[in-house]
Amino acid sequence: MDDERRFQEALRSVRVWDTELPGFDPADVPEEPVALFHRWFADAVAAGVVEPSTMAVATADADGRPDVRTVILHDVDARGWHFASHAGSAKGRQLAARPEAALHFYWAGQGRQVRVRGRVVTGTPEEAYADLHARTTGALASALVSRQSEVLGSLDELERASAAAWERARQDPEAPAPSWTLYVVEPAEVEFFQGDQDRRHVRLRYRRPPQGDGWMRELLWP
Ligand SMILES: Cc1cc2nc3c(=O)[nH]c(=O)nc-3n(C[C@H](O)[C@H](O)[C@H](O)COP(=O)(O)O)c2cc1C
Repeated sequence: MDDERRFQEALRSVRVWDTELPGFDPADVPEEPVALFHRWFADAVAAGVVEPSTMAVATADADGRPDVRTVILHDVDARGWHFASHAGSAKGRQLAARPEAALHFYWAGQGRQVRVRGRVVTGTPEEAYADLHARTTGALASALVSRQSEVLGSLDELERASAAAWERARQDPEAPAPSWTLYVVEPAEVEFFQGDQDRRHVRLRYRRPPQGDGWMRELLWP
């Protein structure tokens, strides 16, 4: 069997939604999406979903070409969904030019997907500092290696820079990482998708109304 056939067989052997999944009653939801996200996140943690705080962040470059990568969710509050990264990275430069993003979570064991779209605002340097220094030594060491998305000459170069950053993070836990930036996605739309074995997936979208405050809720065809 050639490699491509083996790949196709492996692909077809994989099943999606072929397990018992939680129910979702869209009539029994809070009026705004943050509370529902908190509820679903607690469910994901309780169900043992692996790394439920990882999410995809999609941005667009100056030519409108999409880009996407995984980052760690740092908070979700009334302002929105928080994550952190280097201002000089590809995403940082894209967000500086075009401060809009889409976020994506998929919690496989539960057949749940959450999508968020909105404007991105940058936290203050003090907020970024506090956020970083509430995290692990590894997070600080990683933030201190500040050349994210630049071309790397060799793995030796990374080894040296990383060792120096770990050393500094251990010696000086208060060390600043000036390019490390907190981003907050202010939600304009948030969609909750509950997968279903019979493919009667339930999709509930919260949307800011064109005028006024609050949220509209609407079901979407799967
Ligand atoms: C599980 C996981 C978590 C990650 N978390 C972050 C993060 O919180 N912040 C970050 O800047 N990059 C994080 N990364 C690395 C990004 O995916 C990406 O490689 C990096 O940010 C450069 O992206 P860019 O070139 O689009 O700016 C993470 C990667 C993975 C796989």
